[in-house]
Amino acid sequence: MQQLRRNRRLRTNDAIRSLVREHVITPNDFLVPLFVVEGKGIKEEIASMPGYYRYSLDLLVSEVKDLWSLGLKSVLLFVKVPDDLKDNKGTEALNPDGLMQRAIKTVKNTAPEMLVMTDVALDPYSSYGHDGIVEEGYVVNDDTCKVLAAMSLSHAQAGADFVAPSDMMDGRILAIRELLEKENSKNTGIMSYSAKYASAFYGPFRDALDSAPGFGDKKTYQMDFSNRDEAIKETIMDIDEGADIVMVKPGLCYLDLVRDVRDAVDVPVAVYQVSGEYAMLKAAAQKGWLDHDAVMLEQIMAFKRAGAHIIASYFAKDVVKLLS
Ligand SMILES: NCC(=O)CCC(=O)O
Ligand SMILES: [Mg+2]
Repeated sequence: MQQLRRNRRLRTNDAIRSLVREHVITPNDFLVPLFVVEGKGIKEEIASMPGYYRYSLDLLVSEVKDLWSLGLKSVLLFVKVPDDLKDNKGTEALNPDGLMQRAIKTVKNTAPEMLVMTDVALDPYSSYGHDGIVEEGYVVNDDTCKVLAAMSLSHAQAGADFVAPSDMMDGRILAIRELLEKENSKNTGIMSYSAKYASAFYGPFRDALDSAPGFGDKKTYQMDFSNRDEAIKETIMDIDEGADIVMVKPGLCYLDLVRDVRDAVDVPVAVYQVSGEYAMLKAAAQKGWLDHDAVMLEQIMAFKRAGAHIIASYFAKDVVKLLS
């Protein structure tokens, strides 16, 4: 039989490949995680995340300006809390003049149109390094949700556009949504880490914030990585409780879930390419074993192809610079 269809005709040169390309990466795809510390004049590299830094508020200003000038319009804030301010209940998280609350204002004062999302969980504030209140070695659910709701309100009042609860307590989205509605923060959105797995890929992040669990692990609240259907259940429950955006985390090893969730829901889907994923590529590239930029773009495209609307990534700036 004579061959009538030849797929390679659509790959002949760059122009035709560009014309038929199904997905493109733009600055609008990205949510940029930012790590903030107390102090002045601090821009310190995170040992296990080469090329990624913690900023004191004064230097956060220039980083935010830089992001804005690159067309990166959304940030996700994390704070590194001094040890002497940590306790079991995350009391410091509610301080209206705490580091997170000041960081929100700093970003808004620097780039008023920048979308500010904030991490909501107790681990950076917890003397146990857990995402909730610990009682008899167990992270208790309902009392933790109350603190998470109060913390979310505090972020909203400081000017956050979205809160991003990353703790995986049951019912926290409802607790947060109800309090925000009641306290006149109806337009503050919630991006829920709805399918967050207990993952060893978070290692470098815990170095960045000095937030590793002081005992045990997070398997009683984060999901078991053997499970797939459960991601849909978790995600739909969060949407029913009021989540505006849902998330799958980590990223690359969980692309099946990104596609499952994308097909199952009608809200935007985010994916988080986590610290361990970043560290792996940086390390391999430093060794000369992988082409950093090429692999980076291939990975980011994989998230888009899998169906993510939003990509939280430590590579955001690198990608946008490379494409511009
Ligand atoms: N809530 C944030 C994390 O748990 C970790 C993120 C990372 O490893 O990049
Ligand atoms: Mg849940």
